[in-house]
Amino acid sequence: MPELVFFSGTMDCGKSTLALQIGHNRSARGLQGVIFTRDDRAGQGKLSSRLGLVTDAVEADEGMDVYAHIVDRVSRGGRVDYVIVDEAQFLAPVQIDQLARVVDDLGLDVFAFGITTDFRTKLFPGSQRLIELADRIEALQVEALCWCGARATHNARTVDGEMVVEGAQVVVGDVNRQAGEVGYEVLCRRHHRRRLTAETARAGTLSPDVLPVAADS
Ligand SMILES: Nc1ncnc2c1ncn2[C@@H]1O[C@H](COP(=O)(O)OP(=O)(O)O)[C@@H](O)[C@H]1O
Ligand SMILES: Cc1cn([C@H]2C[C@H](O)[C@@H](COP(=O)(O)O)O2)c(=O)[nH]c1=O
Repeated sequence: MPELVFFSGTMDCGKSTLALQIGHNRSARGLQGVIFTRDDRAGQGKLSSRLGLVTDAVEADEGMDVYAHIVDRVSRGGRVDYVIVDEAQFLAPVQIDQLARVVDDLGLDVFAFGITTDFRTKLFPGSQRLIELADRIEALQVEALCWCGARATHNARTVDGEMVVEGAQVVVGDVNRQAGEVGYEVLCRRHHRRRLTAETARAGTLSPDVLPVAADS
């Protein structure tokens, strides 16, 4: 049975890498897929992984009917055996409904990859719809780690290493950003709740407040 599968995890846990691997293994066996993405860091119409691999993709712009795109391709004589969607959190809920229709009406597997929650721990609308509609939700096996060593479960947005909690839901960016740039850091829930990033934890341990006080001072 064809399925709508949602592979989810924090930023930097290997989602795009897995998307590329699934596509590679299928194309190695002669299958042809459509790869959609939205706002990849590498630019429009790209699916990129931090391991350095990148492939061309169809940019699923706002308002694009992804079901109609596939029907159109097939009706022009193109072959489509499966569908991959990266950065699926950025798709509109209606586009996720269209992906479910691709599975049910066209009989194609759809593999969607994305983060579930934003820097404020709120679901992205596209991810919420995927959780509501997916046949299966898969957590990635390679877990990203918080600076404390615990499994990272949440995405923090940072400026100069400090966690920020105000701003637009969508700001395309990466982990390990330069000073002054908006960046991201994955954290365990405990440290996300306390807004304790690697930088602020490091500064805390160096702070005079926590240095041992001499007995005679
Ligand atoms: N130099 C490296 N050597 C080995 N693995 C790496 C290297 N750089 C990145 N990675 C792996 O790539 C993962 C990020 O992959 P990516 O597909 O870009 O993540 P996502 O799409 O989930 O944000 C990291 O968690 C790490 O496991
Ligand atoms: C938490 C969060 C992330 N984003 C952006 C930042 C990146 O461009 C993507 C996630 O990409 P990845 O391949 O999973 O690393 O999402 C955002 O716009 N808003 C957020 O709150």
